[in-house]
Amino acid sequence: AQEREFDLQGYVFEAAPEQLRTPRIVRVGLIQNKIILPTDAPVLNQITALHKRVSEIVEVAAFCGVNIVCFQEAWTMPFAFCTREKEPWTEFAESAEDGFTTRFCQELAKKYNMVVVSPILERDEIHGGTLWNTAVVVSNTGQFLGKSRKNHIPRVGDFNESTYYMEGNTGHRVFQTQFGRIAVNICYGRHHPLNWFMYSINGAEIIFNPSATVGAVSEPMWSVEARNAAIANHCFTCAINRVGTEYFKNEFTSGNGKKAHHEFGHFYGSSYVAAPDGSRSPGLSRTHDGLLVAEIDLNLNRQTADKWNFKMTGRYDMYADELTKATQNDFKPNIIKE
Ligand SMILES: NC(=O)NCCC(=O)O
Repeated sequence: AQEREFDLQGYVFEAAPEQLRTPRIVRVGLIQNKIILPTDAPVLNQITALHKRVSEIVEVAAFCGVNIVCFQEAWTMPFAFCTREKEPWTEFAESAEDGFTTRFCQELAKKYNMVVVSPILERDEIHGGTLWNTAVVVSNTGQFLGKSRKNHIPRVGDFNESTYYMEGNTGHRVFQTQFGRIAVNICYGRHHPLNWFMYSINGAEIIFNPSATVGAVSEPMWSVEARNAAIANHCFTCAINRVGTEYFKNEFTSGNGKKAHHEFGHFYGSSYVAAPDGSRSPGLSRTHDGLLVAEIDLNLNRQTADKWNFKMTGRYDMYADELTKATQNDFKPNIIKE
């Protein structure tokens, strides 16, 4: 890691021994990185440079025995959605099933016997070439296991992502892998407790949250949101954010009366893993590329659930009924007045 100029941190989350179940030990790897080339370099060169950088880090993850690795949101590109320009950014979009990047991840997965979670800008040729913000999940066998699209599109600050793609239509899929059931709640979805909850309802044991977010917008919330989700849902969560400041040739405005600018703010990294018992790892650096390896025992999920019983005490039928009413046009809030 030192030779390759990135930080490497490792942590262990233990569970109590049980009589009837053996420990279910899994190593997850979280990768955060800067973009490599300037944002006006040729598109394919930018993608290839990022593939090379990430493969150097994944090789170290393999030395560390990582079973499931997850990259940051839209990892093959600069986070250009602040610009509202279509070109050249839409050219970074690729097929989730058999694009250049998925094929690259399939090679990594096979070589290292590792599940790879690869969040990309997806172009869906079957549906008119539409774009989506999508996480591709590649099995450790190298098979394309499936894809999960970002459910909530930000409308905050310079995150002008609705210019590029729509709210996802893949629901709250969970992927059964050899190392446990995983789900992907992409970036802004972490502000929605029900989004985490629905992945958990479908059986997710580890929920990844690949993100791209900047200090001024979200840093005070970062350290608590994924952690709360792990507690509330009796599962592990993995929050990943890119690092660096990305410069764009054409100025853009933030629609707030302030001067036009070329960059969006600092992506503050700080990737971390949180456990169902409320503990969490320290975060990776705010400024450097990094790999965080966490060895987790999935038995901790049920142990914490048996202690706190959130799933058992949850009044889901009551909420479902009230929420159904609250989403109707003729809804009347349940307020008692004198
Ligand atoms: N990429 C993305 O959804 N960012 C939105 C800002 C945030 O959620 O922190």
